[in-house]
Amino acid sequence: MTPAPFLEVKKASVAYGATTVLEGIDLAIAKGEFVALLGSSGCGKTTLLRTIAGFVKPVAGTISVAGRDVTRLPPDKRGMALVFQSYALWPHMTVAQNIGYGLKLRRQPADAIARRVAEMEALLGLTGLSRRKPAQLSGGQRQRVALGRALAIDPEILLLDEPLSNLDARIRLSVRHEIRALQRRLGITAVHVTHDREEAMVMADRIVILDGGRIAQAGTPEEVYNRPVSSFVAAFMGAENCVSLAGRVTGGHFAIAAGPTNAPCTVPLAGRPLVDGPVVARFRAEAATLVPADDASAKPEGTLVLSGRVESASYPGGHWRHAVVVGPDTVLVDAPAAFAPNTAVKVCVPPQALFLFSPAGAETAKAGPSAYKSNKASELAGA
Ligand SMILES: Nc1ncnc2c1ncn2[C@@H]1O[C@H](COP(=O)(O)OP(=O)(O)OP(=O)(O)O)[C@@H](O)[C@H]1O
Repeated sequence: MTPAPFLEVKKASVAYGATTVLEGIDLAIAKGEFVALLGSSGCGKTTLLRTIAGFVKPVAGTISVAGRDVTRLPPDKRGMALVFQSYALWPHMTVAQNIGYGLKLRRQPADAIARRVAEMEALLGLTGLSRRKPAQLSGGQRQRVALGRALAIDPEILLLDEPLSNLDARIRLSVRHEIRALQRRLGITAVHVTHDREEAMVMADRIVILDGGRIAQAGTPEEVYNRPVSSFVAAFMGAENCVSLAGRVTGGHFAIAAGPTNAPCTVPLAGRPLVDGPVVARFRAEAATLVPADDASAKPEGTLVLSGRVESASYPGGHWRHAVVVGPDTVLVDAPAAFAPNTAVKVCVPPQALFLFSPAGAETAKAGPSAYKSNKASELAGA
């Protein structure tokens, strides 16, 4: 059974002046859930977070917490705390004063503030740094102070706006882990904005991918990675190789027709809303294999075999990455050993790693509006 939503955004639209930046956002988040808002620059992630926080008012729709409509409430009455990318610490205040800042604003007695600050310092590994100013801290320590200040007020909901993007790569990995462990331990509901796919994948229970102010897909990391509902989501989740094919639906399968650079093959439809005609095929560099063009070994059933020529090879570590020209397209394919430039090769993509999409609108135009139901996304077995 799906848990009752704790934080709910219903049909929210947001505009800056005449420009609509979020449209019809529906998002239900369970208590204790960690949700990542993922998307490219300018897609509206921060705007959605700030709308939830109450700094931006939606032109339509509502925000509610535990069934209570908070759309008209000011930010400090929503039981939420926001942590920014820039930390936004007061430079003239000590660590302890920064952490206690929200409590002081709420006119808590000094001894209660001191107790809570000490608790937060212990929780975040900041004990001993109480009297330092932000300038005397590392980036990771500053971010922990910002987190301590947010958590000190005991919020029900923690909103994180790219809190790790100013940290260097190594520290980012450990703070990522710390934030997630802390969130689990405190059972706090969290919404985390990021444009880093891997960060969203490893931290979140659920990922919400935004595209141009709309939700492109929401699902567990495994769902959005293995069962993207659109070419956009597939590309965003790393299936950047893209070739054009054509085929037709036959029973429970999609029969890909022979083309100038591909042999025919038949892949399970597995609930995919495909229709007869052209399709966009996407796959990841690491999901395909590369063999010499004269390789005659049998491939697993449903494998898409593309003919191409190696353009270049590079070594990013662990494997060789090849740029392979396939007709008008160039795809990237990994292999354990390097193929020399100009080698004629076959690119083999197993059916479970091949994401196929009919052009937008084709399914409704050809098969009627009921042909595609979003819940079918969960049935893209094997895709
Ligand atoms: N205060 C504002 N006034 C006008 N337009 C704004 C304002 N804030 C953001 N925008 C615009 O709204 C759109 C969404 O911005 P937003 O900051 O939500 O995107 P984002 O996905 O968080 O991007 P980034 O990853 O670059 O931070 C952008 O086109 C941006 O230029």
